[in-house]
Amino acid sequence: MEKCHITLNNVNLFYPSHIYNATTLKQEIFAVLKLQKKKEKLEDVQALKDFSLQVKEGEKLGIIGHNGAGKSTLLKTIAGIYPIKSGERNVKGEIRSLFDLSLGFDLESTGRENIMYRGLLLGGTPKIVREKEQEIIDFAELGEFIDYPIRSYSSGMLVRLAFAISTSIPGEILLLDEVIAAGDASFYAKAKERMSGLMSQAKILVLVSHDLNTVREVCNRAILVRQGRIIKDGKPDDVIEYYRNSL
Ligand SMILES: Nc1ncnc2c1ncn2[C@@H]1O[C@H](COP(=O)(O)OP(=O)(O)OP(=O)(O)O)[C@@H](O)[C@H]1O
Repeated sequence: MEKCHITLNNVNLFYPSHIYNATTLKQEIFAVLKLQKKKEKLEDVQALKDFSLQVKEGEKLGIIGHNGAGKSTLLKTIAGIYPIKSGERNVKGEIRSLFDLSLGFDLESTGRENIMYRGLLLGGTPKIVREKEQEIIDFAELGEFIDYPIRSYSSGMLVRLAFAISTSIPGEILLLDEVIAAGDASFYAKAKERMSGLMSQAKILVLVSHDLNTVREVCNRAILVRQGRIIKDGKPDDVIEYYRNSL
């Protein structure tokens, strides 16, 4: 059987500027009346430039770099969320993304219904999701609120539910963005423990983090990204030292 891998070859990814270039009626009128300068046209943002990366089974890859370097974009590209303009993306293995945790939640539906929707989206069958349901409710500590529409949840309750669902179905490739700020201190400790379990089970881990110590502890490979390109690839200690020296 083919092993899990992530392959990106010469990937170019742009954020289109037309969203920001649109002018409102108010801006048009103000420009005509010369009360405001006409808006300058913004260029598309190229977030990944001829980006090539291979990640093999057994690798735990840390992605480090400055704000705006392209780290989150890279993670979302691996997840297949963003369409690439050119190049090749080839991923073998079941992906579990632990970012945008509440993506796909329906606010009018109850917690219990959302467990089913999200569970199916994560690749579970109705039977598997039903089997996991109680464990998810217990982990999220939602009690009777599980049968209330999630519109009535506090932000912490929502994060706990999202985290409990997203981590209930294991995946072969685990994509993580930063530390997950999940609920209060006691929940955070529980969440951290669950994360460690998931990370050790995953066949491939890709972790974006500003916490260099976490990268050093968890990863066996690191890349430093700057302006949409890899500028250093190697052992976490070496890449972190290079990054620190370049600050
Ligand atoms: N939705 C978007 N629309 C337009 N440009 C974007 C969008 N998201 C990111 N960008 C741009 O793409 C580039 C890479 O952003 P990205 O979020 O991948 O960086 P990052 O390394 O994850 O940053 P941070 O450490 O601050 O989270 C930046 O120039 C950013 O301004």
